[in-house]
Amino acid sequence: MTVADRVLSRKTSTVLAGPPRRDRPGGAVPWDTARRIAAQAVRQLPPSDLPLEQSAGCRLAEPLRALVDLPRDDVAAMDGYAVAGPAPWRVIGRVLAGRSRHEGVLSPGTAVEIATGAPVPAGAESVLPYEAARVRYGPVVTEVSGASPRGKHIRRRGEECVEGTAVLAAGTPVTPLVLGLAAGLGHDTLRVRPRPLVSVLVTGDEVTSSGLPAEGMVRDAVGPFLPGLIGWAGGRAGEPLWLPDGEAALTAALSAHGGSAHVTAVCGASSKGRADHLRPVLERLGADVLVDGVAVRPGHPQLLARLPGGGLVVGLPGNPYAALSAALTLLVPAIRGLLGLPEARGERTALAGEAPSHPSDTRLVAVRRSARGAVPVGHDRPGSLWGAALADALAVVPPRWEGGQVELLTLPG
Ligand SMILES: Nc1nc2c(c(=O)[nH]1)N[C@H]1C(S)=C(S)[C@@H](COP(=O)(O)OP(=O)(O)OC[C@H]3O[C@@H](n4cnc5c(N)ncnc54)[C@H](O)[C@@H]3O)O[C@H]1N2
Ligand code: MOO
Repeated sequence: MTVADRVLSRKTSTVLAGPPRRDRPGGAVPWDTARRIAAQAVRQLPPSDLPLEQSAGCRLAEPLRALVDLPRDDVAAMDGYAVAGPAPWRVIGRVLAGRSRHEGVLSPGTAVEIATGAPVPAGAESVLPYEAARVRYGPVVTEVSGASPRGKHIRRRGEECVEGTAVLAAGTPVTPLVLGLAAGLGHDTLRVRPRPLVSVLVTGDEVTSSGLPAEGMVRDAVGPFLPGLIGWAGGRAGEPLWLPDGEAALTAALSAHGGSAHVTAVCGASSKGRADHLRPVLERLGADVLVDGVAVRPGHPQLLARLPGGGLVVGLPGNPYAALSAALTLLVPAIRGLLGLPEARGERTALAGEAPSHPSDTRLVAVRRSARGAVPVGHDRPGSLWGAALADALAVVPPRWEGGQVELLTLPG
């Protein structure tokens, strides 16, 4: 049994087998195995019917169909006169947009003034735009004439699409324009693959969420980037919640959020210090630990577990660049799995610059793409997001790498 098989087989069990892995040397799994475990730890969420405004950013679970003919009626394509028979035409009425319509059949030699989009009366053969009309105002009768070829400037019912037409395929992302199209086709709700809900818990007595950090404090750099990264991956982030160190607060928050969210991301408390409570709390909650440490730099203390209720927990190390590394390794693949999307494999490219490899761990190196290949941007120490903010991707440098192409993990733009 390979390491991957052994770890993957654990996810079928709801009982934590054996002592927690922090006590076992070498519990860290290879980086690529970790992201595969995360992707396979979840199943695609079932479709749900959401109001239009809530379905933005989701993917269609079924083809988008027209619920009505489009246009719904034979309508004028220009402001002017709907005319019947040969010119000249006696103007006998007016039809503006909305529910007003000319009752009865327009007889040859007559016209009604009409607004763009208004239904043309039965018997109308074309619409003569104002600009092309010669108008003669008499004391009683107004008469118009002009060249108006048969069928001109009338949009026929269903000429765009008829009721039932599939206009977009299942899987299409619901962009703002898809929302507009869907509304135009008569939809109030859409059947979509819902975006997985990710709760964000930021732990640490030393972490402050605004202003200048006082002595001994550090400004939270993870709460501000995680929701955007989660949204970019296709998930929906809850408001970040800041927790003090201590088992009680973490236990309470994990019990509450772990029950309602598909995934709970916990930043900090992932290591082995006295204030690092994540593993003991998970053990007490009866969680099944699927990944306990990953052979990656930075970010090796990261963790993936399943709570007894089924929700996943991703443990992100407190160092912000290590948290980013873990989010890309475990959180993004889990979100994609919940969306039913295949694992994202980045393009492979040459590394144009210095990138020392590690003897046993994968390194994630901040790079920018260029014509020469991926150029390391530097400044990518575990505690700093400087390099990540300069970069457009992270290069995956395997253990003992000696050159050759590397995979690029795209960063949110
Ligand atoms: N004895 C060991 N100590 C440590 C190990 C280890 O294997 N054995 N691993 C180190 C590595 S690698 C990392 S990464 C960190 C992970 O630590 P935790 O996840 O337990 O997080 P903390 O200890 O709370 O914080 C670490 C570091 O990051 C700062 N921090 C925490 N949260 C935030 C935040 N939201 N925004 C910005 N900075 C944050 C915190 O102040 C610390 O400086 O453990 C090492 N130690
Ligand atoms: O995960 Mo830590 O150093 O690798 O920041």
